[in-house]
Amino acid sequence: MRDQSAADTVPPPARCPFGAGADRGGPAPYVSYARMDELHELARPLTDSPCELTFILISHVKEILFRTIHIELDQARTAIRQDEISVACEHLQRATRSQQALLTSWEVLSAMAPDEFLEFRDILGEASGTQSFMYRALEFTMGNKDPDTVRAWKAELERYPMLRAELRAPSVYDEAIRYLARQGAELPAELLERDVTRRHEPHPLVEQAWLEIYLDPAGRPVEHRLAEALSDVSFRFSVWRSTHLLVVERMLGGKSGTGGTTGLEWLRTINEHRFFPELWSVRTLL
Ligand code: HEM
Ligand SMILES: N[C@@H](CC(=O)c1ccccc1NC=O)C(=O)O
Repeated sequence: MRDQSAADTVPPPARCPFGAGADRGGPAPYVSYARMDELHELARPLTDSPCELTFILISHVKEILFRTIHIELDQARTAIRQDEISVACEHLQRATRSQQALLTSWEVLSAMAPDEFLEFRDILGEASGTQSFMYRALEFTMGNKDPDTVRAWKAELERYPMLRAELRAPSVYDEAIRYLARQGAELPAELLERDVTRRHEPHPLVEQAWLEIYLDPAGRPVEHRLAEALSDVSFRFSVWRSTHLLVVERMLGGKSGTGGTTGLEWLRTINEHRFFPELWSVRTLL
């Protein structure tokens, strides 16, 4: 008997995968499961500009990533509430991965020349990213419940129950602060039982609680890990905003926005906001 050669162990060639679904009499399972044909139907440019199609597609990509970030932040918040900080950090890290993908997606739009954008900008009318309810939900989850914005969204809150629920829920940061209190941080009831439909205002005792953790990272490894995982999410959010600002400057210069703002000037103000503010200010004290 001859030795078994390597050739004998090679499996037969697989069926060519490229025609999958061709003889099924319907869409391939990949297409029907995630309704890919409907997904592609959604992008319907109003002009012949190929750049408009790209603009719509990238806008869709960003919306979807807002949602995956929201899913992870929501789970992180639940885990913090249950004192499962290791699980919370895993979700925060996954949120960070989606944020990274969101950041990278700017590469596509930033490569569009201003004249190519202006070719179809008129047909956007008053449509603007400010009207994204998924982005707004994300800001609420992170704790930015700016009173002017909440007022402006009053009618839309009726339309989107998910957004309404998010406004009424404690933010990820509210849950982190309550966790710090459960770990022994001296935090007043006015903070722990505050009206969570309002924006969190920076508080010296929250800064003090983070300071104690950063001064003893080896003794407080779990809280330290949470602080850094939250810092990562906040940092990437700010990078997203500043990249958006740069793309807008490159595309529009000083033109006003379709949403009725001054454009660059307004975006610069928005850029100064920080999520989880005491995690930023505590750096000065170290
Ligand atoms: C050529 C590309 C873009 C330009 C020139 C642009 C421009 C602007 C401008 C001028 C504003 C200020 C509000 C206004 O008056 O409209 C704004 C806000 C905003 N944009 Fe964009 N944008 C672009 C792409 C995007 C994309 C792809 C997204 C993601 C889906 C996005 C999301 C937002 C959001 C969420 C806001 C509101 C920010 C906040 O409320 O803090 N933008 N954009
Ligand atoms: N505010 C932008 C337009 C804009 O961002 C936009 C308009 C319609 C659909 C999506 C948009 N942006 C993000 O998805 C502008 O002033 O040109």
